[in-house]
Amino acid sequence: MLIDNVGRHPLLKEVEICRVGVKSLDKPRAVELPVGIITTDLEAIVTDPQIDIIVELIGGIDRARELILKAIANGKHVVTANKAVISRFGAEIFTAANQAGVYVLLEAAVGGGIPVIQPLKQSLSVNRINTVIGIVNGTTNYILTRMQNEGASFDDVLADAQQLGYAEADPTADVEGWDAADKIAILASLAFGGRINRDEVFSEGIRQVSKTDISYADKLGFVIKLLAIAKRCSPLSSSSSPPTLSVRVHPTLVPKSHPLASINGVYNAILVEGEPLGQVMFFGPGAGAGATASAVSSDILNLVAHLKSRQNSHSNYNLDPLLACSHQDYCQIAPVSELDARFYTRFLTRDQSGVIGKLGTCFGKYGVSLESVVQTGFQGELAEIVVVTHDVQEGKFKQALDEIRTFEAIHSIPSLLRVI
Ligand SMILES: NC(=O)C1=CN([C@@H]2O[C@H](COP(=O)(O)OP(=O)(O)OC[C@H]3O[C@@H](n4cnc5c(N)ncnc54)[C@H](OP(=O)(O)O)[C@@H]3O)[C@@H](O)[C@H]2O)C=CC1
Ligand SMILES: N[C@@H](CC=O)C(=O)O
Ligand code: NA
Repeated sequence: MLIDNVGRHPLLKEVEICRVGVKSLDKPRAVELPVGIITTDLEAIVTDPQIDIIVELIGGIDRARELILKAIANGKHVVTANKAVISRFGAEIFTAANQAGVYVLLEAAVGGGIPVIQPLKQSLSVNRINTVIGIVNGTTNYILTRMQNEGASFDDVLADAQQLGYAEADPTADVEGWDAADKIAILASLAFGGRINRDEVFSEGIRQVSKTDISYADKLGFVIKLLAIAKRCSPLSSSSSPPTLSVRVHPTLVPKSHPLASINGVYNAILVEGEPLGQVMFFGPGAGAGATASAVSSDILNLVAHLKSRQNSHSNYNLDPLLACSHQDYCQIAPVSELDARFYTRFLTRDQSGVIGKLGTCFGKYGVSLESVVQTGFQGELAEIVVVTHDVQEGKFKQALDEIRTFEAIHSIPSLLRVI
């Protein structure tokens, strides 16, 4: 995009690519770069006095963090797509950037090509945000969509997602929900105006989602999506301290009529609800080379515009608060066991009389109210019972399940999913 810049914003022509740091000099590349600019010496790039902007796209955590901090210490603005580093070391990185008077921009880190970071910082920040719910991992959405539409197997589809360049170098981060947890931590921080301790973000991946559950969900009027959710839990207060939030990632049964139910394949969507705006949804390609390039280039463009406007100013300047990050305090994160949720649970039971009655009695004992109970299938000798609850405190629901597991009639509980 930077080289083939015709028809794009004219300021892109002002960008000169000084150096490109890679791991392997001999690797064939789809992009033809000016001769002599490729290097494996990343240290020399982040300390080069001629360079204004460093774009970090190497992924991983330790080396990327080290290079970003070194670039900042050398007075360079940074563009990164690295949600793993920002969600864990954002506090350190933004503090260093603010002290050095440079920006760290990260549009590609969440939602790939979807502009969502800048809108949250700027256009939406006059609203009181109550909820951010998104499908923010392209790989898992691609896998779940193909499992749903084609009955494809998990492993085959994951291999395709890797080949298409959607997955992380180690796809465990995608599949286990860690990548989505990094992203919702970043979105929550922007939406609710406080720092988020990444370790407190609950995440559950999609490995436990089976074709059987996808098919039951379908019959009950749902699709299964990996949702990343950040919600305000505490009432609004006039104090300037950030609110208490629920921030979590898990596979979720989504009613087919919900706006996120129809987001398929590598597409991502982020639904933001605020006052007085109401709901707004961002939708677009969440991963892949082109989408990521668009977001990275837009950050570069913002920095070029900033550098141009400062070109003739020799005085010190203050950072633009709508482009920089100024959060100081941490949001409180409520533990999932204290939150209310609806659950879908599949039981495999021995074919004895009165099992459904026993389940109902036990759930009743723990105050779990049931929305539906269906027994449709058999797996060999075992009967399959699917239960969907009304809202219940997660801790109480888990206590009921612990007791149910001890019943002689219960063979196993293969699935436990949340319902939005
Ligand atoms: N792929 C996607 O759709 C998206 C990715 N991201 C993020 O972008 C980042 C990069 O992802 P992606 O492009 O998929 O990853 P790739 O593995 O495809 O590319 C990584 C690049 O960094 C270079 N590199 C890696 N480690 C080093 C090192 N130690 N020294 C020098 N060069 C190094 C590699 O060099 P070489 O070419 O020689 O191997 C390669 O060019 C990650 O943080 C990812 O989370 C964000 C949004 C979407
Ligand atoms: N692996 C990520 C890439 C973009 O962030 C994904 O699948 O969404
Ligand atoms: Na984005």
